[in-house]
Amino acid sequence: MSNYDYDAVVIGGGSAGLTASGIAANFGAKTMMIERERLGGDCTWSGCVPSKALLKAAKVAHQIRKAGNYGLIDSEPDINFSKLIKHVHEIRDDVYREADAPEIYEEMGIDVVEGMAYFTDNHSINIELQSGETKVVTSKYFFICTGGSPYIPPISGIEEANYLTNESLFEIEELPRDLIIIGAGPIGTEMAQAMNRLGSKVTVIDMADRIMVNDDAELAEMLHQRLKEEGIQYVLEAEVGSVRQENGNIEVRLSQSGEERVITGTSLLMATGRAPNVATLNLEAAEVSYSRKGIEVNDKCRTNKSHIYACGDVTGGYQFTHMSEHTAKIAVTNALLKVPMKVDKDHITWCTFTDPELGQVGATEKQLLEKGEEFETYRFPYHKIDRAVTESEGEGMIKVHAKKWNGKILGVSVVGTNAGEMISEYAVAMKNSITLRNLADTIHPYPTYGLGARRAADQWYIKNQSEWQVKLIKKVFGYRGEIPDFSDPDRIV
Ligand SMILES: Cc1cc2nc3c(=O)[nH]c(=O)nc-3n(C[C@H](O)[C@H](O)[C@H](O)COP(=O)(O)OP(=O)(O)OC[C@H]3O[C@@H](n4cnc5c(N)ncnc54)[C@H](O)[C@@H]3O)c2cc1C
Ligand SMILES: NC(=O)c1ccc[n+]([C@@H]2O[C@H](COP(=O)([O-])OP(=O)(O)OC[C@H]3O[C@@H](n4cnc5c(N)ncnc54)[C@H](O)[C@@H]3O)[C@@H](O)[C@H]2O)c1
Repeated sequence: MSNYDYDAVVIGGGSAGLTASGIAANFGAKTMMIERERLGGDCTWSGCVPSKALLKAAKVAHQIRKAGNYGLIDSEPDINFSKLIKHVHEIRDDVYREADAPEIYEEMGIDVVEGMAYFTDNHSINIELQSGETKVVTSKYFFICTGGSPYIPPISGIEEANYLTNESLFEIEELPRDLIIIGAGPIGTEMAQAMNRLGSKVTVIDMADRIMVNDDAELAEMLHQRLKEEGIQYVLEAEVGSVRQENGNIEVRLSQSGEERVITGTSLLMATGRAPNVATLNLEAAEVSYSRKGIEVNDKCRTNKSHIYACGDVTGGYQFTHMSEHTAKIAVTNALLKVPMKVDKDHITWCTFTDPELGQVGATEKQLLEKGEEFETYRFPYHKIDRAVTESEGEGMIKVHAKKWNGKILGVSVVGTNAGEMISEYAVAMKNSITLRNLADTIHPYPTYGLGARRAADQWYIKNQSEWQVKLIKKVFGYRGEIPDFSDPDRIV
């Protein structure tokens, strides 16, 4: 029997903390979860949920404007922004009630505490309760799930400017007229499209030479072109020098290809990455190692202290809700069951929920080339997927990287409608060693976007077919047809 108050104490009640607590309690561990604000964390309150609700409204507005694409009449949507924000808040509340509310976790036997936790030694924490009191708690294991906050680069004048981040964007009542976004990563790109479609004039600035730098360059460029066509202005390879706010206007001074430029707007959204929430934890008292990027963990999510684990955004790395859940499962299973599970680095997935969506599973083409891996790329365009054609969503591309000889899938990138769902099929396939041959032989319902995955897999068969094989078949069976033209390596059948 342990002398500690708890078997497992989870600090932070976002995606990682909720998962870690639920699994720990399910394993029979006496568990406490501590949250300083509201259970649900970034995902529910200032991340995935509000951003996806806003993107959906923006997509509907766009479709109304472009109704002619579907045989209807184009018209201008009537947008009441403060009503829309209220709707976004209602959706957040729904998600909170259904998945995050304390009662759900208390029913599982978890002690849920509202307060700010920090270490006093490596088995003890203090919790500053809302009442002002301090509670002392000891535990055999700790799971640090404190997430991250917006990272604001040290740009001259930024601290005096009234800029927005993901923490304030979903609380504004009025649509920004001219929105400047610094950062063309997932947050900057999703929010640029949402706000532009809702009526803001949007300019996106990034120091990189392209948008969505972690995604496939060709597919990210397809998305970039689409966003430009929709009216979003991009200023790339820009070195931001200073920000100044005056009389309700924001000025961003930057240099681009040696030329000084000033971009003006009415609001500024900073989407320049994330910083780990470590400052309040007093990690020194627990002697837990961390860096600027986050708490250092091994592939079992263990810190340098064998009984202290960290999961989710606080560890840096892949900052997605599903990765927070995955790493929480790895941490708790290792700690409480001693089952040596590792983070599944070969099958990381993500999707940016722009229209079209941009998704990834496993290795990108660039990563495979850097590794010197031998592979073939099998492509299939959306305009050959009948479902996409019937829905006027024919812009898109599937790129599957696989071994030529056995069809083993190494990575998949998709840009197009429902890319996130397509990626999920590939994730199951890759995780379970399902090859392109298996996918091509699997009956997919017609007409679905998923059928595009089968047709992309068909390309593996086709690319493995050669002239001599057809000649042999013709000879053996006495067939009289023509030999297909194999001269074009990119032919799609
Ligand atoms: C705009 C936006 C859109 C996003 N969209 C997506 C998406 O579509 N899909 C996707 O997969 N991911 C998305 N993400 C990323 C996703 O939201 C995060 O990866 C995920 O929420 C991280 O979960 P977490 O539990 O690690 O951290 P968090 O959700 O940040 O939770 C950490 C919790 O710990 C609490 N805490 C911190 N310090 C203490 C302390 N000392 N004591 C007690 N409590 C403490 C915090 O209050 C917080 O509630 C998005 C992020 C943003 C910003
Ligand atoms: N759909 C999704 O899954 C989704 C959506 C939104 C956010 N997220 C998560 O949230 C995390 C944070 O997103 P993000 O977009 O803020 O971060 P990011 O790190 O992915 O992108 C930040 C961008 O800002 C640019 N930048 C940084 N400093 C700059 C400067 N001083 N001047 C000009 N440009 C600068 C970078 O070049 C980069 O392109 C992501 O890593 C992602 O994991 C996920």
